[in-house]
Amino acid sequence: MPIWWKSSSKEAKKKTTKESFIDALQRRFKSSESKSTSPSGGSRRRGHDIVSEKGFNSQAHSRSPSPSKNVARCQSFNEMPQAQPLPLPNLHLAGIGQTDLDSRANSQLEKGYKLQSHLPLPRPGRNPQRQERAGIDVESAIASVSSDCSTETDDPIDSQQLSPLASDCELGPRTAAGSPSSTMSKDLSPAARQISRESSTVVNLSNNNRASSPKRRPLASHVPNLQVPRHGAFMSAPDSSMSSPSRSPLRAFGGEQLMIGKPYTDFPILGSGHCSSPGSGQNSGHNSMGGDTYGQLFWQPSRGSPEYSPIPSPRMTSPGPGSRIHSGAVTPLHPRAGGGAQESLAGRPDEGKQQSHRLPLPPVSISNSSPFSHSNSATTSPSFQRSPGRVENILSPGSRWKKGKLLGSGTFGHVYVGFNSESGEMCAMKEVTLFADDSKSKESAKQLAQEIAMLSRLRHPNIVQYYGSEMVSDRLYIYLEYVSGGSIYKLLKEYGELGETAIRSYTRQILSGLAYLHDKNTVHRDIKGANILVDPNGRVKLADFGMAKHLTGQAGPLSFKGSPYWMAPEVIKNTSGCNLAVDIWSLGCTVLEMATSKPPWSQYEGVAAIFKIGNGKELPEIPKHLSDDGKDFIRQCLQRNPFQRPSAANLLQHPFVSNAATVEKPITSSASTEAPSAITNGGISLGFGQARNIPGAELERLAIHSSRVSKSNFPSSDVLISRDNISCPVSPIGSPLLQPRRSPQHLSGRMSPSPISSPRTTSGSSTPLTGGAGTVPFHYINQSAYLQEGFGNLPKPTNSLPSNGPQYWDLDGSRRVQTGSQAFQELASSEHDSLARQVQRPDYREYYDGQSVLADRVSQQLLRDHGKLNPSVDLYPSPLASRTNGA
Ligand SMILES: Nc1ncnc2c1ncn2[C@@H]1O[C@H](COP(=O)(O)OP(=O)(O)OP(=O)(O)O)[C@@H](O)[C@H]1O
Repeated sequence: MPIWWKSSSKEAKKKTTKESFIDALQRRFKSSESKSTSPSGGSRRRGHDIVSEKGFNSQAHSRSPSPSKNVARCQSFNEMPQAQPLPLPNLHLAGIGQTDLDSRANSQLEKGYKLQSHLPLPRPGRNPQRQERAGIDVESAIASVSSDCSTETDDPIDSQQLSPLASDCELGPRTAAGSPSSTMSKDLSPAARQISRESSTVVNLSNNNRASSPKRRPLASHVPNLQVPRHGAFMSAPDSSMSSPSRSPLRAFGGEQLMIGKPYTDFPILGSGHCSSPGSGQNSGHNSMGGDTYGQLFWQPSRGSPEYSPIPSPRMTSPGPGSRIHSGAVTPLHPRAGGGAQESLAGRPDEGKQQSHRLPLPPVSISNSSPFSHSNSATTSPSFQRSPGRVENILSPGSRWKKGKLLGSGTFGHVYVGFNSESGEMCAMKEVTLFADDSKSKESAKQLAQEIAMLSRLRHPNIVQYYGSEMVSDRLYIYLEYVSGGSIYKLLKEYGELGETAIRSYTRQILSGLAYLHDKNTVHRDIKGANILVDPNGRVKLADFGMAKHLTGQAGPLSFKGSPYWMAPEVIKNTSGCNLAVDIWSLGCTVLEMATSKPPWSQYEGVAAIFKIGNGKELPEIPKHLSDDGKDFIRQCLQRNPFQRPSAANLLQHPFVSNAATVEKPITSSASTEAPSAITNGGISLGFGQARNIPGAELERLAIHSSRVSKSNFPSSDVLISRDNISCPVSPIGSPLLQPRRSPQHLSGRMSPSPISSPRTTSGSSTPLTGGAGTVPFHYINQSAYLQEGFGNLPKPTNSLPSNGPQYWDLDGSRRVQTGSQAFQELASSEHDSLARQVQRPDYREYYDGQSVLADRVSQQLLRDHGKLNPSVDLYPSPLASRTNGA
């Protein structure tokens, strides 16, 4: 248990007992218990005791918390790795040695996933790989236990027994969340009650899922041509009620509520319960699987993610890294999905160690035949292993990208380093296994598609760049910019709190990314250290857009999603507000996280923290060592009234960041002037970069572009070749490289070149960036427009850039009004100018170019490979490509 965790627990114990709300809870709990006839009454009492008297430390004493009961996962930054689950009851684990574990797991992988309950537990002191595997097993086991216990009563929370596993690290939150859930739900917002209600649904889903697991078949086998909708589904991702990309891998193993692995709880809480359509302005949905909420609220030992990524759930995911509340009825990570789990079983030595980035291995010796060829086992067998203890070097989907070291695991799958042995370039490969006969998987695919669509429209130096994606057999591969430094969370965990210089720099960059995102009316909804990556040069990148949402229409009730400790009060209270402002709140929490190595309110358990954030009045303690600017910045962000929070663009003018030293090193890559390899190395016409504006209807048709790969070459594999997915995102076209240097506005997103608008872009069907001009009022874009045309075809609003002075969100969230203190106004010269300064940073521009080049190469390669496999692929010829080829 981390030191800070212990100390905070003690403090929490003292504090919580003094809290009036706790007293109220006690009274309610007692009342509830006396009235309850449920056998779980005892459980409630325990939960109550823990919440009111023991704080975090109480976790260890809690008994049998059911995943579904837990509202928060508690994981400490420092000790997550050591956290070991306690033996599960009724799982027949005794006597099972590691060998048994591995052999059994391997057997499961070979024969198909049937892991349900009799799983071996991880042993203390195991190597990282084993720990990872153990985590998975434990999750599975917990899930099973949860499923078994969760169907008997109307109150899923109370009816379930907590698993001893809960004590492995952080039972506290769970207990708190679980026991008193019914009572708490009365005190909390409708969202909380929703969670409670949904928990039963989740349980059922879990059971169903388990029951169907053995019968699952790869999605591709059921869906001849897996189509990832470009519009609609893409855009609204997280809001579908059933799906949640946020799903935690745990769910894949049958349990919907368990999350293991992230330090902080993510609540993929879903919100309001209703499924909100994309763009509806109400985020409820996304997955809302209320059950997740509780289930994800406890800390979990990371599953493999070197940084303990918030694997949490679906989006209860991130927490510390892992604490996110997601929704999700979807089980992105199917039991059979193998990825990291498989590798772990194989005993890969360096998995789980994000620190040791091993160098890319030499290309696997494979035939020159198509990578999809049967003969190429490496290609078709994701779990192919070159040799024991060696990182497998598998050709990734239809391309020359080989799957290397495991970077971590998330809700949907596993992330690996991808290496192109021909070009020597690297990327991050997210591998997600989807299965067809599972409605959840379908939803998962849909939400992933939404996330992809979201990412594909974003281009900013402070946002992880999306390169492309493809479907191979039942696996979806998503290629992303590789950010080798890991997340801020990981850095904090390994090196402790950051100095103010670093905090200022990181904050400025995060704000820059947020300003860009918000300018597109898109809210991230899960800003926290675990979702912010840092490269070796000190550049910060926003990642994990699984919960991101494009806002349309007026602001509505906020979905109960996010990571509890970073969650804005209005989200917890499920009140209407300015949706974009939730990111500002989370940013303030993240600044505190960077300054203290733990998030605000971390001394409270999940439910208590939520209660504190939602109903409390006071601000979290701000470190005295921070400068006055830093303290003021945090206060600006943590204003309970979302309409009083400055916008991201405005905060860029705050002295805390405007005066920040630029610590990130500029990139002077020669790549910035190097033409994308795809342009010069011939090959088929890739279809990117087509410079034509595609009508909405046509875009719609092209959006879902899938082609079947010859069965003879690639059995059971349907390659998803969505124009968007494959190339677009980072089409060279949109790259500054291929175009005259753009004005800062381009980079800021206001006038950014749209891949589509660009002469070479075809991707998109949509012009993600072109629509970003100015600040798009929330009501400016209607959902249909968004879904059908993407960002790019949105009418450009008139210049709505703020002038001087801080901007605050107005009550209907449709526009910003200028108000604020004189001091701040003096500091804020002009948002426009500020942003201009941001983007004019030469390093950014260089970086941007470099990324474009790499992105382009990845995209080109993907298309090229797919084109070879299936000439019939309907790819638009690229004028540039033909010209190049001709030359
Ligand atoms: N582009 C990337 N470069 C380097 N590491 C990455 C990249 N994307 C993800 N990772 C790492 O891979 C791990 C898993 O990431 P992923 O996005 O799949 O899940 P997550 O964000 O941890 O959880 P979730 O998606 O459930 O919120 C994390 O440790 C993360 O830091």
